[in-house]
Amino acid sequence: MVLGGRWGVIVLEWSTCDYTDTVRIVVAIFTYAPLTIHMFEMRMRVCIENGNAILLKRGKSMSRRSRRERGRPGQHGQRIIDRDAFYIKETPNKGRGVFTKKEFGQNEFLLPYEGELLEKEPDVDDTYIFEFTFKGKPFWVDASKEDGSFGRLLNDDHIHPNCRPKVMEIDEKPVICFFSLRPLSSNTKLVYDYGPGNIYPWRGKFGMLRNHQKNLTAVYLGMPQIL
Ligand SMILES: C[S@@+](CC[C@H](N)C(=O)[O-])C[C@H]1O[C@@H](n2cnc3c(N)ncnc32)[C@H](O)[C@@H]1O
Repeated sequence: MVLGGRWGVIVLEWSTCDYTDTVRIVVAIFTYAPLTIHMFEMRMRVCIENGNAILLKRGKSMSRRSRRERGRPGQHGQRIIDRDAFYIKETPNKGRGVFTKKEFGQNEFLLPYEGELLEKEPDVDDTYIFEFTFKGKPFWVDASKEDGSFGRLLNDDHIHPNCRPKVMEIDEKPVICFFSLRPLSSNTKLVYDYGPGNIYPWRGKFGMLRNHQKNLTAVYLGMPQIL
């Protein structure tokens, strides 16, 4: 908490979003005499290095593996993409979405964002482009091709995401992998925070306030109701 003469700031929430190297902070700024409270969500780009390494093995359905093998990563830290664990369905106003077919625990590996890894920004429609930094360098995954993979079809929810992408290192290359943020029951729609910026037309009724400082954005969340 920070207190000034007639005002104060309380940090309500703090979380990191490491695929975009951002920190999300929700603060309440209040003044007294008269009492007003305003809430802001801020996102700040910071430098976070992702050192974790896992291996992904493609193609083998987990349903063909023993129950004992399912609960833990395989040999040498392999994580198996269970293509039988998800399905695609049309969702109201959001196009296709990806749903779970089984339960997942918290922090469990779900699936990767598959596509072509690029070191230059592709000159294509950015609907299926995933931009991120890895070891301080910018990268893009172009998933424009309708290849039947799931990662490209996850929709955005920056307020209540239930999974998050992490940049992992596989054979010295970055791979985006989605992990559950909480336990998920079957038939749950997978959604994640696409990241900061006022480039998502479907987001929020409150205006975006863009700070002049590079890489810092603030979203005005409005006045909380005082009962
Ligand atoms: C990576 S695609 C996700 C899959 C997409 N729904 C589809 O059917 O191909 C991103 C696009 O999905 C839509 N989308 C994603 N999240 C949304 C949301 N919360 N509300 C509305 N549309 C959304 C937007 O059209 C966006 O450009």
